[in-house]
Amino acid sequence: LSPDYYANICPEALPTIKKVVEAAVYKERRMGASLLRLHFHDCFVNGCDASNLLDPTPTIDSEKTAVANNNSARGFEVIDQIKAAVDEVCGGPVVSCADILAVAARDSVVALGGPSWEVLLGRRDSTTANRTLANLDIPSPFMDLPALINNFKNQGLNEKDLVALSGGHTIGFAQCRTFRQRIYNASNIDPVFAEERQATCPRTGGDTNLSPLDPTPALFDTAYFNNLVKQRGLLISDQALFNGSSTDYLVKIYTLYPEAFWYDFARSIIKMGNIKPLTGNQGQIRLNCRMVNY
Ligand code: HEM
Ligand SMILES: [Ca+2]
Repeated sequence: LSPDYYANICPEALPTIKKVVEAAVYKERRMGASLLRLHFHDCFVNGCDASNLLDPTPTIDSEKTAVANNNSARGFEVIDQIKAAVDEVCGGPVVSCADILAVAARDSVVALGGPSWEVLLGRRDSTTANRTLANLDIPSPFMDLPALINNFKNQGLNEKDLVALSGGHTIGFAQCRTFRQRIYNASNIDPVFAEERQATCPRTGGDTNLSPLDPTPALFDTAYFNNLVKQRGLLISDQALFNGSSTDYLVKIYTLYPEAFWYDFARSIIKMGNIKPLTGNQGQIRLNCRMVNY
């Protein structure tokens, strides 16, 4: 992978992606969060190959219905828009859907006030998807720290990557069903915060009601980490990062030095973007991100 992969083939590709992302985020701030999450959910399942964009067919074991994605992953229409715009400006399908996901994630973070980084490019798109693997490899919000560390380790990512990338939860929302257990049963939670969240997440029903993942869900800032220190993490997996164990110090560092979070997030997301890319003549450049070329 290289940062100037499209410099000669299609110099307008990256500016075009940026424009569409900016318009989508302007229309709905949450879309920035949703696009960042799509890149993560792609890379954790068989590498960054846009496997998570494939719609179900008799031969495609779509990841869209895996537990973590079902009625949750969003932003597919924006990816379609980007793909159409980029193919138009490039005069054909030269930019892969996997690269579009990586660039859209960066442009989303920037649009919400976060750090920028140079995206490495040249990934190609898969011809398959794997729902079973998505269920195994995308981490669950109910995991404790050892499980999270192990999950990231399986992707070649370390504890620092885990904490830095979890900082992605500085933007966006979660559904009641993902944090109900915590706000009713946990002991490592600020009781005032628990009660606040309970107001929109009842014990029964309201499964899809949304809560912000941190107090400023449309701003890429360090409020997520400030919250963890106050036992105001929304998900069990969020609070696990600051719960009297080995990652506490990293959380503390990010609250004290926002630039350190900026720097580490950028470094770790580049590392995540390098997970098992298809290159050379592997895979294909899809014509439609939702379908394998026939
Ligand atoms: C560490 C393990 C992680 C777990 C267990 C986890 C779990 C979750 C869950 C349960 C949600 C809410 C989904 C819903 O209710 O529909 C969510 C949302 C989100 N996650 Fe994660 N996540 C993790 C890591 C990451 C990483 C590494 C990133 C990106 C760098 C990320 C980015 C996001 C974003 C931006 C949202 C909000 C999406 C939206 O509002 O549409 N997460 N995550
Ligand atoms: Ca993938």
